[in-house]
Amino acid sequence: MLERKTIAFIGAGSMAEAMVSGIVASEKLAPKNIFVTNRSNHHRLLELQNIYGITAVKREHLNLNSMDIIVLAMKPKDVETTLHSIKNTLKPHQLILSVLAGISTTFIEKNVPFGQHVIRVMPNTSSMIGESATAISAGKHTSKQNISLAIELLQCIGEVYTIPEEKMDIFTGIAGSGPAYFYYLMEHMEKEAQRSGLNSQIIRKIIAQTVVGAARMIQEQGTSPEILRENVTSPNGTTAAGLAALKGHGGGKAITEAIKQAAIRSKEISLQLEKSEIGTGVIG
Ligand SMILES: NC(=O)C1=CN([C@@H]2O[C@H](COP(=O)(O)OP(=O)(O)OC[C@H]3O[C@@H](n4cnc5c(N)ncnc54)[C@H](O)[C@@H]3O)[C@@H](O)[C@H]2O)C=CC1
Ligand SMILES: O=C(O)[C@@H]1CCC=N1
Repeated sequence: MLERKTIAFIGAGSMAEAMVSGIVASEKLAPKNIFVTNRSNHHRLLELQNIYGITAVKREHLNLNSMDIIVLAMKPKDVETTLHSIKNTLKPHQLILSVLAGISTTFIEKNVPFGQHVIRVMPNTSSMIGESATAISAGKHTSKQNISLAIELLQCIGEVYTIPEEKMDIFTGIAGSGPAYFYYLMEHMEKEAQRSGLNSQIIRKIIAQTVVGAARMIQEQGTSPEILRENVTSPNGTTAAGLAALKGHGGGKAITEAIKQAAIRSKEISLQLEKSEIGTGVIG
C-alpha cells in the first residue's frame, strides 16, 4: 500500500529528520516521494536532500494537492498558523499525521475541513535507526484503510502501538520524551567513569552496550525489570551498594516525577491551545 504513496513533512527539525531517516532506510518508499519543507531555513532543506535523497522544497513551492500523507512536524506553537495556511488546499482523502506533543486530533479536526482523516502520532528520535516506540490514536473521520497505511508507514521507524487518545500524555512522558532520560543517565554515567581515567570513547561504548543489553534482556527474556534487577544484585555486593545510593538519593522518585511532569506538560499544551493561548509564547 505504501510503495507508491507521496508524503510531505511540514517542519524539517530533528523529529522530521529522524522519521525521514528511518523511512528511507526501510526502502519501503522511494526517497524522491518524500517531500520536506520548513518555514525559512533553505540550507537545512538542502542538507536533508543531500543526506537522504528526498525532495526538499521551499514552503511556497510545496504542492500539497499531490500528497497522500501530510506530516505535521512543526512545534506545537506553530500548528494553528500552519493549519490555517494549508486548510484550503487539503483534499478529503488526504491523511494528516500529527507528531506534535499535546495537540489533540479534535483541535486539528476543528482547523481543517470537516471529515479530514487525522491521526495523532507520538514517535521518538530513535526513529532515526528504525527503533522508535510509536503510539497512534486516530481521529473521528479516519478510515480503517488510512489507519493501516499509517501503521505501515510508522513500522518503517519502529514498533507501533494503537492507544486511546487520552493515554497520549502518559505515552509522551514515557516514550516520546523517554530517550532523553536515558541520555541524561548515560551522560552522568560517562562523567563519573571519565574520572577514573578510562578512555572516553570506550566508556561511551561500554555504557551504550550496557543499556542495549539491559533493554534486550527485557525484550527477549520476557522477564520483569524487578526480577532482572534482583538477578544482578548479589547480597552485600557492589550492585546492592550502588542501588542503595540510587534509592537514597531519590532515583526512583526522580524518574517517576520526570514522567509525571512530561505528561502534565503534554496535557497543559492541549489546554492552553483550547484557551487560545497559542501564539503568545506560552507554548514552547
Ligand atoms: N524531538 C523529539 O524527540 C520529538 C518531537 N515531537 C514533536 O515534533 C515536533 C517537532 O519537534 P522538533 O523536530 O524537535 O522541532 P524543531 O524545532 O527541531 O523543528 C521544527 C520545524 O518546524 C518548522 N516550522 C515551523 N513552523 C512552520 C511552518 N509554518 N511551516 C513549515 N515549517 C514550519 C521549523 O522551520 C523547523 O524546521 C514538535 O511538535 C514535537 O512535539 C514528537 C516526538 C518526539
Ligand atoms: O520535548 C518535547 O516536547 C518533544 C515531545 C516529545 C519529545 N520531544
